[in-house]
Amino acid sequence: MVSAALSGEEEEDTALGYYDDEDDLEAFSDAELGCEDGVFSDSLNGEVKPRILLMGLRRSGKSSIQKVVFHKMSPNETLFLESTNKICREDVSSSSFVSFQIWDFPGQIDFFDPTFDYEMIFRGTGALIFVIDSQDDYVEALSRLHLTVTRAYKVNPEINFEVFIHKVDGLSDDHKIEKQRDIHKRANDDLADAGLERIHLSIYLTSIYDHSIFEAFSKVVQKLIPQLPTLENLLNIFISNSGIEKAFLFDVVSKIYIATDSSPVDMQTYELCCDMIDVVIDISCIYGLTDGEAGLPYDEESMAIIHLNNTTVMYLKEVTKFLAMVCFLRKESFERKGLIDYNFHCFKQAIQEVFDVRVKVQQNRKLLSQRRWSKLTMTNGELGNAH
Ligand SMILES: Nc1nc2c(ncn2[C@@H]2O[C@H](COP(=O)(O)OP(=O)(O)OP(=O)(O)O)[C@@H](O)[C@H]2O)c(=O)[nH]1
Repeated sequence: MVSAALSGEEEEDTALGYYDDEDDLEAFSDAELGCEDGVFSDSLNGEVKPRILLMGLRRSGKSSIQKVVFHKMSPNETLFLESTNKICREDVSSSSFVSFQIWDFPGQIDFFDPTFDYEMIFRGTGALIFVIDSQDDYVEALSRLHLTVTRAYKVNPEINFEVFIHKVDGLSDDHKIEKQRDIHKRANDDLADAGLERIHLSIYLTSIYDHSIFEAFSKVVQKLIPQLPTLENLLNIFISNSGIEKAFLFDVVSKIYIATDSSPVDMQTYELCCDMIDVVIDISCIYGLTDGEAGLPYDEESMAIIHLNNTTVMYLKEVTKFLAMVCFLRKESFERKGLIDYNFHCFKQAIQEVFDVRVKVQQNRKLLSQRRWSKLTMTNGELGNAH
């Protein structure tokens, strides 16, 4: 049974700030891209956006991953995607905490091409996702992975290296584990042979046909959120004081979970959360929007309660305009809903405080860069006068 209080009234400024920038990069320089001190920064608004690179051989599934996770494309539609022939950059700045850029690379990128400034690209990168097609022979992919990782590490040892063994939907469970072990061993042996055993590769089994791609992306994104330990801590405090078994903080649009408490996550629980978000958004879209209204029908009144047939209750509540908390708890614990709601209110306030600190840091950065700009223009002006 779903009992949901959904409201579609949304202020104009709550329209999702997703994908506000999608352009192809043909030629770029540090100045054009605002690359500074190893992080991407939009020099005028002072926001620092980590960069996530999607790399791998042709047809390994890079563009499909991006389209399915961030554009709600259905997996079957990816069959008609054309091969990427330029680097495609996209801004994902949905929530207060989730804000990054994704760069989708064409499969055939050549590191030895002098026009490809890979040093500049790797310098501003937070995570490099290397996609390997598990349904294909992966010998070439492994040598390309090795080349990419060693080059990137030399330029920026801070990059998180994430390997997606992709398209595992076509493999049996045994086969999946076997492939994962083999790829893990070979990739690490290659690194050890090159004396680079300190490079850590995180390996995930993924497919766009199930939730595995969202889960893997969640883990990649979480590593780029500096506030993660604080968020985890807050969730731990919240669940232990409310009799809740598990709580997730979700980015509603992408269904990436940006934090959870410290108990282990199982795939089934994660899938249920994704389904619940889909139900809430779908019902809100149908019944929550007034005629002609556009945007995501999700606001401070959005909440849903689902009673499962195994005495578990799922409880969803809005945290910020882009984030939702999804909790699992026993039916008995849900009897103290008042207490849960009060604790949730405190949790929400704490999240707001964390967010305010982030905003302050960004404002200071903005001020600093504006000062730098005005100094620079003044100096240029003085120089111009002197001539
Ligand atoms: N079975 C299966 N097929 C997939 C999966 N992900 C992508 N594909 C298919 O793989 C093919 C290639 O996908 P693309 O996303 O175009 O690959 P790409 O890596 O971006 O290719 P280039 O742009 O040429 O570098 C498409 O037909 C997709 O439908 C998956 O998880 N499982």
